[in-house]
Amino acid sequence: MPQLDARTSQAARQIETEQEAVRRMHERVDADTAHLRAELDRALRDRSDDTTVMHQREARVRLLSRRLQALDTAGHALCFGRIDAADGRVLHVGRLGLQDEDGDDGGTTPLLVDWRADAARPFYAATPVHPLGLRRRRHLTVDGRRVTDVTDEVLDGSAPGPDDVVGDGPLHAALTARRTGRMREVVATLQSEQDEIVRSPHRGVLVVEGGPGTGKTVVALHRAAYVLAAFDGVADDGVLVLGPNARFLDYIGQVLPSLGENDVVLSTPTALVGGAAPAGAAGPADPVLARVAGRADLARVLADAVRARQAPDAGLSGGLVVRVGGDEVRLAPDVLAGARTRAQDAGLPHHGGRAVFLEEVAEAIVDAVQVDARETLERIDAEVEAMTGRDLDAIAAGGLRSLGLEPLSGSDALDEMDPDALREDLLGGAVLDRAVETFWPRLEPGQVVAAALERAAAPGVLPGGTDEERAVLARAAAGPRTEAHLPLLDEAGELLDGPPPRTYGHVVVDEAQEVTPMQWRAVLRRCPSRSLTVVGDLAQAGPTTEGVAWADVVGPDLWRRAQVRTLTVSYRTTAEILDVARPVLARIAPAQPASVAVRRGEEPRRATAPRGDLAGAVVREVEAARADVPGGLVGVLAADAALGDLETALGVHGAADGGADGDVVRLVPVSQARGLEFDAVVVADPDGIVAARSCGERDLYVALTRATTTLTVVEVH
Ligand SMILES: Nc1ncnc2c1ncn2[C@@H]1O[C@H](COP(=O)(O)OP(=O)(O)OP(=O)(O)O)[C@@H](O)[C@H]1O
Repeated sequence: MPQLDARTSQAARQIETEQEAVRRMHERVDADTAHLRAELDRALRDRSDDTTVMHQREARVRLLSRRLQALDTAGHALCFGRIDAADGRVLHVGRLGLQDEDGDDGGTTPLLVDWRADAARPFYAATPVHPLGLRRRRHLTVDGRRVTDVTDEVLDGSAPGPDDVVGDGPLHAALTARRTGRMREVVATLQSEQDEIVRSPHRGVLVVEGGPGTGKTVVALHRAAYVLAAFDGVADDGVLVLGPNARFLDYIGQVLPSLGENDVVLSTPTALVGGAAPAGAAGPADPVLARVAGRADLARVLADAVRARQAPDAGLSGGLVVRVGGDEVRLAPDVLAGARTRAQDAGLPHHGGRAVFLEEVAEAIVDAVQVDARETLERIDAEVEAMTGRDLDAIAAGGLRSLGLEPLSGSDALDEMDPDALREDLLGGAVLDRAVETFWPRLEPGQVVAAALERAAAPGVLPGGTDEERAVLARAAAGPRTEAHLPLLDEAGELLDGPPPRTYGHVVVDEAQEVTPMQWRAVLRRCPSRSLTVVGDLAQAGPTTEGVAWADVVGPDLWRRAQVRTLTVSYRTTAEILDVARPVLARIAPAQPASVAVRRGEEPRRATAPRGDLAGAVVREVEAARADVPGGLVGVLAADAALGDLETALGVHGAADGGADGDVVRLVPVSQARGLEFDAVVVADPDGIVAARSCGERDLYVALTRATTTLTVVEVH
């Protein structure tokens, strides 16, 4: 095959050229690493009593550590691309930026350009139609420090020359490679529609929608890495990535570290607010409760429940009586109502407001004591004057002066009572605090949530609420804590004590179609910058968010300021697999166009199982699927209730443990399959999946779109 031989010898020459370039890059990485380690050691040894100096030192340590982390990723394909401009200029593109020091003049030239830098943009964005000044784009395949292949695309319409190694693109290789059960970064093959989203300068809310396998998750994760490098302050404030469950987080967990970003916090919406409940104390919620307790109206009901405990009119009718010294001081209801208004107007969380209320009440008591004292003195004056028929001050002055002393006036006598000391006594002591507790009590989030759920269960409080929902809410008010309680507890926590201490500079929300409005509030509470990448597919909504639109999902305020991008090309599945999913999509989201697959593959298989022996048929189909994808990963997707039998028959674990690494067969309940992918998929009992949950059709759509290579559907007849 002369053509192949020509490519091989051409490739060998080019591989050698690139190997030399890559060798120099690694030398630079090694030298930079040694230098930075020494600097970091020095910075860590620096000690000072001056806080400014120490802050500067901490900032420097952070900077050096980040750079060292980035250099540490050099082991994963340090350089993966090269662009040759029409004018002959060459740039290598890779995981990080490296500079070469040139000669004696101290100048530098780029040895490698960070993929996130503007200069690297043409590597991703150039097409034959818009070559952006490039003649050629080259992909390098590397294994550790060794360059193993190069592939070129000539972009300017010229014929490939002797130095161009044209062949199957690396995208094809990436898409057809066997899955490992862990998502890989795709920094070398990001497509231009994806790259445009990754480097969007929009700092507000960016919504990325698209069908299954269009790369929403990879785009979101690469954007997290981009934002960390490109947006000021984000690296210091941190990035939070939210995914639907632990299994999914495990699946995506390696992507950001391999891009040199180790400081990103991965969590689920439930775990994010789990701090409000003791670990493991919240069980899963029933879907009706999850849905109704996830409604944004609950925020208003919670706020009302808190306000109802802030000196309500009904509790003020008796006023307040406290003992100060030997005397009783009485505050009238209207005085307390005034204190309440000022405390509420301070706009603080409940406990902050309580402190203001306490101060207001203390002030009112000091006033009352002063008025009381003045009235007592005046009464005594009047009585003495009435008895003696003479002015008391004159008597006192005469008497005192005869002793060589100055007389005290009535108000001087009051000053002796010292209102500041009295105020301090009142605020520091337990007496007033106890008295105030009955009007404006300290509250626990759990009390607020129970009260709010009870209120929400009353007719008319939640617009459009059904009898079933009200019954579920009433049970939840008194019942054990579930995952549906957690966002409510988080909201109550904010109403009582203000926002959570840990916030982030940017938040990525994946599978966002699963996030309830109340969970959204918990997310936004942790993202004061409102800089978010929101990724999802409404057609894949779960039971708690079915039928909602993006405006409902992210809330009207955020939606108004959001930019929306749609991905249309499915990179995961073949055209044949998408065809099987198409009728289901037409039923669940008739307006949503199906994605276009980049590849063709085998026709999906259909098998039937007799009722009562689903497991036997699945075992047979799994064996066939394993033969389809030697060394690959086979996913068996089934309704949660079918898991037990299948687990026994297949001898694998399907529960929520994420499956052991190295398993070739993974049994996954459809409720946890969102976002995952496998080389071959066996969908067990599609009718059973549809019947199992209110979102059963959507679950089936998810299940049918998880395979990269082959799909088998086992129907029960
Ligand atoms: N540019 C790319 N280069 C290589 N692989 C890619 C690229 N884009 C997407 N892929 C691969 O396609 C698959 C699907 O991507 P991803 O999981 O991000 O899709 P998704 O839109 O989030 O899917 P879902 O809706 O099912 O969650 C993944 O294996 C991903 O690595």
